[in-house]
Amino acid sequence: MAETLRVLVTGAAGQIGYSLLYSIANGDVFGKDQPIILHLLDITPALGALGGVKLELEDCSLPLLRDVVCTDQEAVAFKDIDIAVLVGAMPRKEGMERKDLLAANVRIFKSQGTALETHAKKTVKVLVVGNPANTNCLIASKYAPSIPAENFSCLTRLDHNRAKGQVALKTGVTAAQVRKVTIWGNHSSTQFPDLRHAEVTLATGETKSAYDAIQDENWIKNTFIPVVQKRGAAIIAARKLSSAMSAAKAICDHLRDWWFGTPENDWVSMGVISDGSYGVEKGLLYSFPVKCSNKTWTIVQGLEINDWARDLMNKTAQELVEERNDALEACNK
Ligand SMILES: NC(=O)c1ccc[n+]([C@@H]2O[C@H](COP(=O)([O-])OP(=O)(O)OC[C@H]3O[C@@H](n4cnc5c(N)ncnc54)[C@H](O)[C@@H]3O)[C@@H](O)[C@H]2O)c1
Ligand SMILES: O=C(O)C[C@H](O)C(=O)O
Repeated sequence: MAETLRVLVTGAAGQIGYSLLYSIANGDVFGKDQPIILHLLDITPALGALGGVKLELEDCSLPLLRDVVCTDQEAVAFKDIDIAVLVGAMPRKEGMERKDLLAANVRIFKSQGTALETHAKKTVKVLVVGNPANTNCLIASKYAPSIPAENFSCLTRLDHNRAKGQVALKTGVTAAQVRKVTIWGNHSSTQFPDLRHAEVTLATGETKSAYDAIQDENWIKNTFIPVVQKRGAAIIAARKLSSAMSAAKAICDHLRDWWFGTPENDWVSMGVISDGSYGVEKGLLYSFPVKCSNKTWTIVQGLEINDWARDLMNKTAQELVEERNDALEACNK
């Protein structure tokens, strides 16, 4: 058996936590021979509910789950962790953009970046989910300077899965038959869900480019892109709560692919630190198409970018620059 992994989930008493913890503890993310100790952090008023989550985890009778540490103390939560899933933050309400959460949430990620720096293993892998996810991730990384920036990522896999789902519905296949979609930029309504390099294997067994399979460029530009960009808001409008089941599934997909690698003939979208690829400002936390192997992500290179795509990629980059500047100002107050 492998050495026990210490996996931190923040905001563990919240709705994403409730959908996520079973999958991690059951071995659906890090493998069926990987013992796990869960570190669960929430704020003091939520400790009662968090205790209830612990009781339920005990009642799941999971062979890989070695311990559950519930705490409201960052020093306890971040101690010697291998993985950090930073979910705990305020969710947006109807009518808000995710960046409206910046003022409320960015200080959490400054504090948790500092806690990572002080208490976590230097090899820790960090996934930021709390919104605005890209900018919170950038701030957490900034306050943990001794942990490589490559160990930080933010969740755009939910958008990636949404894009696959929409193409599958349109072409009458399952999402497994849709490959190489890309989410560029911010986990926000400026993101660019890009099908220009995507492929679909049709019911006939034939594999076509997504554009040829869909045969409706107007649908791609005027329906597909806005639907994916605004899907989070559509869920809030319908549920009066933000996505949780699909978010938890995307977190599991993101972590599993980072850990075990992406399939040979596909890639995934992750928010990662830009190295200047595709002309995206170096140091910006931007969603790219990536392949993973040996627990390391690499940006897929060489994709053709036309003027239309370039405009959309620049627009979402510009929003990230503005968010970054606002976040740095908030952190310095
Ligand atoms: N990136 C994505 O794709 C994505 C998808 C869905 C939701 N989100 C975001 O994830 C976050 C959580 O969503 P949710 O639906 O679980 O919200 P929720 O309100 O149900 O749960 C959030 C939990 O975080 C806790 N919390 C607040 N401040 C904390 C702190 N400083 N330390 C630890 N815990 C803290 C709260 O007490 C609560 O239990 C929100 O910001 C939401 O917008 C992101
Ligand atoms: O939209 C939100 O605020 C929640 C989440 O980021 C989502 O995309 O569902």
